[in-house]
Amino acid sequence: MCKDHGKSTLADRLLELTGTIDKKQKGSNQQVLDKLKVERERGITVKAQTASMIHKFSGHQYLLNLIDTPGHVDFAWEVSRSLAACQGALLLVDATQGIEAQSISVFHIAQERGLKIIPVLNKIDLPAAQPEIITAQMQSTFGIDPVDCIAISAKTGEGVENVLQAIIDRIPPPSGDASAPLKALLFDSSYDRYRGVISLVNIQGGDKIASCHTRKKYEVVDLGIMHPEESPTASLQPGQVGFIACNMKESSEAHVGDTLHRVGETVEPMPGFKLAKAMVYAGIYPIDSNDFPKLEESIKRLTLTDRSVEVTRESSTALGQGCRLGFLGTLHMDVFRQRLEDEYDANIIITAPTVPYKIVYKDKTVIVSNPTDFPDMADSSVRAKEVQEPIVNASMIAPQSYLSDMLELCYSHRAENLDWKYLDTSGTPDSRIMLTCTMPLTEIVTDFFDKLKSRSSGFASFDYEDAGYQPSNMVKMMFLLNNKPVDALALIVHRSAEQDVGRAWVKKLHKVIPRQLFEVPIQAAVGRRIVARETLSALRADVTAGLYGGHYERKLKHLKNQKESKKKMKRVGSVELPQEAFFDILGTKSS
Ligand SMILES: Nc1nc2c(ncn2[C@@H]2O[C@H](COP(=O)(O)OP(=O)(O)OP(=O)(O)O)[C@@H](O)[C@H]2O)c(=O)[nH]1
Repeated sequence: MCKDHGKSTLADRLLELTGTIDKKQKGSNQQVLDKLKVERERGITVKAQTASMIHKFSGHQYLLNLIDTPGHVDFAWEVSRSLAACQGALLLVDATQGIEAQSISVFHIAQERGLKIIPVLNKIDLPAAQPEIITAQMQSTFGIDPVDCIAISAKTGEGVENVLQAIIDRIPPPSGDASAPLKALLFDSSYDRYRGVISLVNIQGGDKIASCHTRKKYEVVDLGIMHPEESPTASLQPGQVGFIACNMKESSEAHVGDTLHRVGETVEPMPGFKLAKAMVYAGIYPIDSNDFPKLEESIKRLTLTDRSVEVTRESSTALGQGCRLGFLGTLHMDVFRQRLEDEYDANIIITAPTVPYKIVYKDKTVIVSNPTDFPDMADSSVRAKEVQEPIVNASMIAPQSYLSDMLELCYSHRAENLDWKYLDTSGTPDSRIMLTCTMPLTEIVTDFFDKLKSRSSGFASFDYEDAGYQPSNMVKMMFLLNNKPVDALALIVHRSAEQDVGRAWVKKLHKVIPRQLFEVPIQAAVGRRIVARETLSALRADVTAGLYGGHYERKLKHLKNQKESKKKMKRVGSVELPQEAFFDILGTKSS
């Protein structure tokens, strides 16, 4: 259930063992169910993937449905959706790492949904594996009986047979009545150029279907199971997970959590899902303003495969027409950016991520997710009473030897209500502790996760959940280039950090903005106060001036380089800005 614990590797082994895929056909380090380029490149699962397996065991044939889910906290929504289509879950824990912060939250979701949980200890082939200690951790944290834990190596295949056996023995078959009215829970959808929307459904009852949500009617043209690619079948039986293509033209018609039923029959809709809630917003603009229609179309298509992204149009004085996108977290944002570039060849600028703030006025409260709309609280004509910022309940798990470092890090990120406890009682420096606190979401959105990882030598795991809003002293910071404010560079920062943030960003802008033909003052301002300043000195225009006349090829190369780098620049007023000036995505990447 946690990142890198080996879910996709185990999924592959199960697909092989059941003969769903051929071992020889598969590249050794490519996971079958991680289909997106970004997933293969980064070794992470972003989208839950579904496959059906047919397993013959003691004279019986079993149809097993496997859903491989992402492990990163940003994709918790994807996981909770998938769990709704299951009867059981494998709680996979890395025997060298132990329980991670996210195992705990996913365990609770699975338990609340009444799923049968099978605890699996993975990576026992590694010398650093500590199966006894980790089993004890699982017992004290989840109340799991050690005899129920299955020790495996997804890599070598050791013990994986036992997992299949446990799935058959311990997970009840789905309860469904073939004679009951048809009900299908729509839990994911994708778009096919020729067949329109393909919906992934879980059949929960009994040609023509209708949606409880939109009341629209459709004709089923294609249906089947994922084995692991689409494999047509004559029908889908109760309890089965499969796909249907019907004449659904727009992805917006496929509502995740909707119940599909037979035309003419009335059914009680199944309980849906919590809506995905955007935690982080950023503006996305084309480098070349003429590309906006193409960019908007690409974003629209990409959101067909990722329904958790919120999209609205926005425009900026500096950058022109663009879109404001809401994401589940910064990794989600980074993955979306990479997919836009990989799959749609988009050339974009992405602004710094902002969490949604509440601005409380005397008669109303508005949510602001774009720094440009954030009022200047020092301006007496602004009638805002207070600003509230989103906070989260955060939990971290790491070996106890890192406790003081972690506490210090939390305090420096405005954490409150700090508390910690041991997860096991081995009493060694390796004993895991779980630290919990409340923290402003904006502190996490920047570089908290990276710092936590580096301070704990990569051992700490991190999870958080929404904990509402609290009043906070936030201010808008503007950046001025050549004395002109650039709206797309604005940030919202805590007043106590304005000096530090102002100085750091002004320095960074000084570093990344190429020198221009004239001197450029770079300033950070809060209201009318300038809190930091650097000056970019002027540059001579002709980059070839220093080269000998005879070196024609070298001259050409220089001119070409200059042109290439221009392509990735955005002219704002009289100054050319590279993407890093807006938001250096690598600086906040979490993994
Ligand atoms: N030695 C060893 N390595 C393993 C085992 N299982 C998985 N790995 C390795 O651990 C890494 C992570 O495995 P994945 O299967 O991608 O992990 P995951 O849980 O699907 O990760 P996310 O998709 O990011 O949530 C890969 O490098 C695997 O080769 C195992 O049993 N033993």
